[in-house]
Amino acid sequence: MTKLRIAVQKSGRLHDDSMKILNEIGISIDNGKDQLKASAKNFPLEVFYLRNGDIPQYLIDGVVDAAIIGENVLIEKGGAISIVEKLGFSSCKVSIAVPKSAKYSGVQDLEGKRIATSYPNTVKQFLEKHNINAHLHIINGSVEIAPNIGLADAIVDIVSSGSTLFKNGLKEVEVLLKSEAVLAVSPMISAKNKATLDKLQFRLQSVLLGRQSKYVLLNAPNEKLEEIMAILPGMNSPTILPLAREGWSSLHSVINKNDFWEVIDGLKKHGAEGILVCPIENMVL
Ligand SMILES: Nc1ncnc2c1ncn2[C@@H]1O[C@H](COP(=O)(O)OP(=O)(O)OP(=O)(O)O)[C@@H](O)[C@H]1O
Ligand SMILES: O=P(O)(O)OC[C@H]1O[C@H](OP(=O)(O)OP(=O)(O)O)[C@H](O)[C@@H]1O
Ligand SMILES: [Mg+2]
Repeated sequence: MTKLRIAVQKSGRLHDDSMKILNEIGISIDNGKDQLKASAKNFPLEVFYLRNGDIPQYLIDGVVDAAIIGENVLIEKGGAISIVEKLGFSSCKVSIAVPKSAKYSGVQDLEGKRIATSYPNTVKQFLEKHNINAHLHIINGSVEIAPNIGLADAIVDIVSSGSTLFKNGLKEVEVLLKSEAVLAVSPMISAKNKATLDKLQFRLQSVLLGRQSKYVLLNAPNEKLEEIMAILPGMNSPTILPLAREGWSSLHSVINKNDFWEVIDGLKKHGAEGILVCPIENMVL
């Protein structure tokens, strides 16, 4: 039987969350330390542990069928790789930063300047779009140190919390792109492996939807149910069950994680009691 070949970062910021989400969709992988390839026990899948930066070429060449990879790396390397699912972790930006004391009033201030980066193609595209000529210094890591050691006037690198910029006395002045971990697919994937990928994607979607949602249970007096239902739309409509206590009901619903505290405040205001909020492992619409 042919197996779907999926690339995952060998080690680094994407590795743990990638393995976690595969585990949450019920795929268990024999992960011997230092193994570069492993098979899933209960799904037709082989995992290849690779460097993030090498993965786009493996996708283009069809060496792997799919990958969990940072969107920013796909953009940097180019090629006909499509993204089939955004995975909601490793969110970051690729930004331009300059020393805190530098005057910056717009992209024109980059004209003729030296820019250090590990993302030359992303920077070149941005500069071309704005008709700016600058000198690129391509370095592989610790990019934020470049202005302090006199190597560059500006940098382009990943920004997440902003603490690396802060520690190096830099300020973010332009956001070139926003990125998160994605499931990407090779243009060479076979029809058979595409069918397996669709199955895997379906499972991922149910986990991602579950992560965004909370299951809420509460008790409320019957005369308040309508107002409470207006706050709790649920997947379709909430489930209402009578309580042994006369004139009261138990109401069950699903809410978006982001609306959580606002919804809870509204529920309390409308007389809800005994509110329970539970995580959801999977959700299939
Ligand atoms: N500080 C951060 N916060 C959130 N996401 C990040 C951060 N830094 C990097 N990322 C995301 O995680 C991906 C992997 O980053 P990491 O630093 O582990 O690997 P790398 O050095 O780019 O790649 P390689 O595997 O080739 O060594 C990046 O491409 C980016 O999408
Ligand atoms: O805005 P922050 O939250 O500070 O994150 C940004 C930093 O994180 C990444 O570096 P990483 O720690 O992966 O080290 P690396 O340069 O060795 O890849 C990135 O290259 C930035 O330096
Ligand atoms: Mg890094």
